[in-house]
Amino acid sequence: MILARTEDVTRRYGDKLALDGVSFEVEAGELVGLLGPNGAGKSTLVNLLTGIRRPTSGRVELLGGDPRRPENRRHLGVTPQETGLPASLRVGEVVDFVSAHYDDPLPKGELLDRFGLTDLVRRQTGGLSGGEKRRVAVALAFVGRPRIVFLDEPTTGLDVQARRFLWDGIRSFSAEGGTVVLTSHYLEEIEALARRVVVIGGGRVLADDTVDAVRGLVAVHRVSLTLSDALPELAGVASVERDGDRLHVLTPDADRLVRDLVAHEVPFRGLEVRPTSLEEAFLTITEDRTPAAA
Ligand SMILES: Nc1ncnc2c1ncn2[C@@H]1O[C@H](COP(=O)(O)OP(=O)(O)OP(=O)(O)O)[C@@H](O)[C@H]1O
Repeated sequence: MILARTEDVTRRYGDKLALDGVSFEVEAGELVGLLGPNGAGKSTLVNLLTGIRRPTSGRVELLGGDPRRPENRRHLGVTPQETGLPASLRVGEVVDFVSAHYDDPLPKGELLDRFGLTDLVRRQTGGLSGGEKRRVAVALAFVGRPRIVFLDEPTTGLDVQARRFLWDGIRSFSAEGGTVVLTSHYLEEIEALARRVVVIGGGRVLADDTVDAVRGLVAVHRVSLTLSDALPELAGVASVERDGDRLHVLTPDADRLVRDLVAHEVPFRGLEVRPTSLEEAFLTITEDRTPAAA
């Protein structure tokens, strides 16, 4: 069952084309990571799907209808990129206030426990650290037992322990069948949480697959070697970076490159080959979509 979708959606801000023909679907029970550099269009996509903004063209559907209509938003939870909490209210009071908007809210104790916030219940939100505020803001998205939750960069600014608390809360929601769409700059976060990654760049969907497949899509290896001479022209070199005598070569076929280095009697030392990280895969997809010459 599809809980959210866009069909050939475009969104302009004046001359700026923030989304360019995006078609995207989220099935019930999925945990989807939206990955992309600054300005890629991730927040715009989330804002369209949660009814905060309208598309310039194309169709957006949330829980079977227009996300701007209240009845379609009843089972939606959202934490936007920037949130404000009323400074003089205590954490427990904010949870009570938000809970009052729902027919069957999660019990306060359960919510606080799930997101590691029990110790903060009597603290005024104005006195919380930035990370603590963020955790409260994310937890509030879950108060109304939503069917689908959108979290825009949920763990920005959080330390490792706070991030783990949030991850645990998101995972337990997902394990119970909840649907989550999150954007993140933390590649480890997408890897830790999501099965599916949608890579967005320049307002378009560049890849939509599993984390492994996205990595395999570019399959870039970094071959590092020490060489004072220039590197001869070799096939399958995507890029070369020189740092003094040390060369770092990105290639889709490391085995072939190493064989070619030996066949050309290149006098290298200190050879190192390592697989690409998701970050490198992501940069390769977003910055240069043309495959390296074979
Ligand atoms: N209200 C707005 N007015 C004008 N331009 C906007 C507005 N909102 C977004 N944009 C532009 O649209 C593009 C996409 O922005 P968006 O915030 O969706 O990207 P993003 O992927 O979420 O980036 P980030 O990771 O930095 O949050 C950017 O070029 C941005 O400057």
